[in-house]
Amino acid sequence: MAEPHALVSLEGHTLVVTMNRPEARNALTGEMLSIMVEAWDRVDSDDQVRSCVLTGAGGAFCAGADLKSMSRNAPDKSFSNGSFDPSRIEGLLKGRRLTKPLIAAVEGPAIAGGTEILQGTDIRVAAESAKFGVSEPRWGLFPMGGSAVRLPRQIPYTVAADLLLTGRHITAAEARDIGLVGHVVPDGQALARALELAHLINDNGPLAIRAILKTIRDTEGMHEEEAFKLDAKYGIEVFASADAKEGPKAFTEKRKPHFQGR
Ligand SMILES: C[C@H]([C@H](O)CC(=O)SCCNC(=O)CCNC(=O)[C@H](O)C(C)(C)COP(=O)(O)OP(=O)(O)OC[C@H]1O[C@@H](n2cnc3c(N)ncnc32)[C@H](O)[C@@H]1OP(=O)(O)O)[C@H]1CC[C@H]2[C@@H]3CCC4=CC(=O)CC[C@]4(C)[C@H]3CC[C@]12C
Repeated sequence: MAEPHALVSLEGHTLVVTMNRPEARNALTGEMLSIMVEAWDRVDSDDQVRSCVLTGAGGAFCAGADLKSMSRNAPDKSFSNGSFDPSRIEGLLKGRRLTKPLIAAVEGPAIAGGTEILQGTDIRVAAESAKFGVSEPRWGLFPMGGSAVRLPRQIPYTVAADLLLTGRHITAAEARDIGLVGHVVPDGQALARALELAHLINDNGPLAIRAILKTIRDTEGMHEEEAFKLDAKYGIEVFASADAKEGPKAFTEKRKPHFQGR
């Protein structure tokens, strides 16, 4: 039987989503994106899940859309006839962000759609020989995963323009220098490091984590004064929780806190 195009497994409180077409460097398909949407729904709805890791099978993260399949069936008709709305591509986290932290673990290439979905993640770990780039224009394509909007908001403008317009690939070290990824680790260690970070997050108060993420997301682009109003609203809700009593009590009693998410 054919392997599913993405694998989903729960490791402790972390949902691990693995893009799984290693023979094509995990190039994206409709099936892969559907499984990813189901996984994002589970992250948002399942209280057992406190964090999520996105990675790829076989030493690659993702080579973007499947260009071979696109050469047979160009997607322009599905864009223009309304059967696929490219302004919101949930699988690629375009127009959708998760309510819990998402960590990317990148080995090998993260190209085109691969670098695009990366921009929907919160913490990014790359192996030393990982490669990044938004190379759609090399093939006469538009980076429909949202990079023309999102990349200049995440890294310095001139670097974003350079990457978007040249389509060139960069190394993990360069990606860290420009702030596209936060951690660079030896090859083969990206998933382990991502899981370590996930475990640190999982040990924290789940309400605090969700409120911090919600504040980051909801205040993006807002004037500071307006932003602080939301920040205070979400913060007050956390301080009113049982978890916010348990944390300081645990500190005083010199033990680990037992958070219940309420
Ligand atoms: C529009 C978005 C999105 O913005 C568009 C894109 O992402 S375009 C993709 C551009 N990709 C690239 O430029 C990468 C090309 N690959 C490489 O440069 C290199 O292969 C590499 C650097 C990644 C790796 O190099 P290596 O030397 O390590 O390996 P190599 O020998 O080259 O490759 C090994 C084998 O893997 C095959 N391979 C590699 N990449 C691809 C690829 N991208 N496609 C297919 N096969 C690949 C390679 O050929 C080798 O195999 P051999 O057998 O040995 O030859 C779009 C993002 C998501 C899209 C939607 C997805 C779902 C949909 C399905 C539909 O049916 C309708 C459309 C749609 C909705 C679709 C619409 C567009 C998107 C939204």
